[in-house]
Amino acid sequence: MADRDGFIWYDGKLVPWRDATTHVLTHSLHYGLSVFEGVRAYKTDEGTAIFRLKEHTRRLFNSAHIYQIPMPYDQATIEAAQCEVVRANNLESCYLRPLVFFGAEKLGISPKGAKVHVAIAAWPWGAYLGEEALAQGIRVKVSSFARQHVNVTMPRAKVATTYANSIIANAEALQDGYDEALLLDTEGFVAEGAGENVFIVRDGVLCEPEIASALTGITRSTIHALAADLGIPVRTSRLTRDDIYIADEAFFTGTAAEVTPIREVDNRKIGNGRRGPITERLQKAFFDVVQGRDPKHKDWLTKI
Ligand SMILES: Cc1[nH+]cc(COP(=O)(O)O)c(CN[C@@H](CCC(=O)O)C(=O)O)c1O
Repeated sequence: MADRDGFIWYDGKLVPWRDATTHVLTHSLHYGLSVFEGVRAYKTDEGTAIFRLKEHTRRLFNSAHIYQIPMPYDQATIEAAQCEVVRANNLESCYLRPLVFFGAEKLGISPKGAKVHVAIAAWPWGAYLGEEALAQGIRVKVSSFARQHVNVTMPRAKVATTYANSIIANAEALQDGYDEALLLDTEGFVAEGAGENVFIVRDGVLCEPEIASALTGITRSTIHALAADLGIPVRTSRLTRDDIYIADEAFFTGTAAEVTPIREVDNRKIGNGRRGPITERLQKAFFDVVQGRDPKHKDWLTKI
C-alpha cells in the first residue's frame, strides 16, 4: 500500500503518497489509540460522488470525542478534504480512509503532549469479500473470540483497538476455510462480523441483532431506509447463533462489504444456500442508491 503514485491529505495538505509517513515511535502505533473511517465514492451518471459523507465524518468526530482526541480541524474541513483527495487522485470510484492518530512527540500511556495528526487516503477497492461473493454469498464461522464488552472498547467509536479482536476472529475463520467471522457478544448473543453488521430474514421480516456491542453501521442504517422504501418490515432483537442457522436468508453490510449475502454459517446452509430474494432486492436497491440511480436518496451523495 505504501509504494504507489498519488497523493494523501496529511495534516492539512496534499503530500505525495510515498511521503505520507510517520515515525516508529508514533504513540498510536504502540498503544492502538487511533480512530478512523471507511468511506466509499462511486461513479454515477453525474460524476463521482461520496456516499453519506456527512454521516461518516460525523462518526469520525464522535469517535474522537469519545476517546478525548482533540480534532485539529472542523467537520467541514474534513469533508472538503475527502472530496479533494478523490479529485487529486483522479479516482472515479474508490475507498477512502480518514485516520486520526497521536504522533511521536511522546510515549507513555497518556497521549498528552503528542500531536494529533489527520490523514486521508483514497484508492480503488473492489468487492471487499470478492466479486463472486456479492452474488453467490460467503461461508461464515461463528468466532471463538467474543466481541468486546461495551465497557472495554466504546462501540459507538470506530477505534483501532477494536480491530485486534476483528483480526484474530477473521484469521481464525480464514484458517478454518471460511470467508469471514461472525462474533457473539460476551453474553453469547450475535453482535456483528469482524468488519460488518449482520442481518437475517425470517418469514419475510428483516431482523437484526441489538446493536449494543456492535458498530452503528452507516450501511446498516441505509438498509433500514431501503427496507422501508420496499415495504419490508424490520425487527431488532437479541439473536442467538441458532437464530442465524434457521434463518431464510442472511447478509453482511458495511462500507467495504457493501451488501454481501451469507450462504452458510458453521457448516449449516442458510435457506437454500444462496443469495435470498429479499437480500437480492435490498442489494440491488443499495447499488441503485450509491450509483445515483435512485432519485429518492440523492441527498446521500456528495459530488466531488
Ligand atoms: C466492526 C464493524 N462493524 C460494522 C461495520 C459496518 O459499518 P459501516 O461501514 O458504517 O456500514 C464495519 C465497517 N468496516 C470497515 C472496515 C473494513 C476494513 O477492513 O478496514 C468498512 O467497511 O469500511 C466494522 O468495521
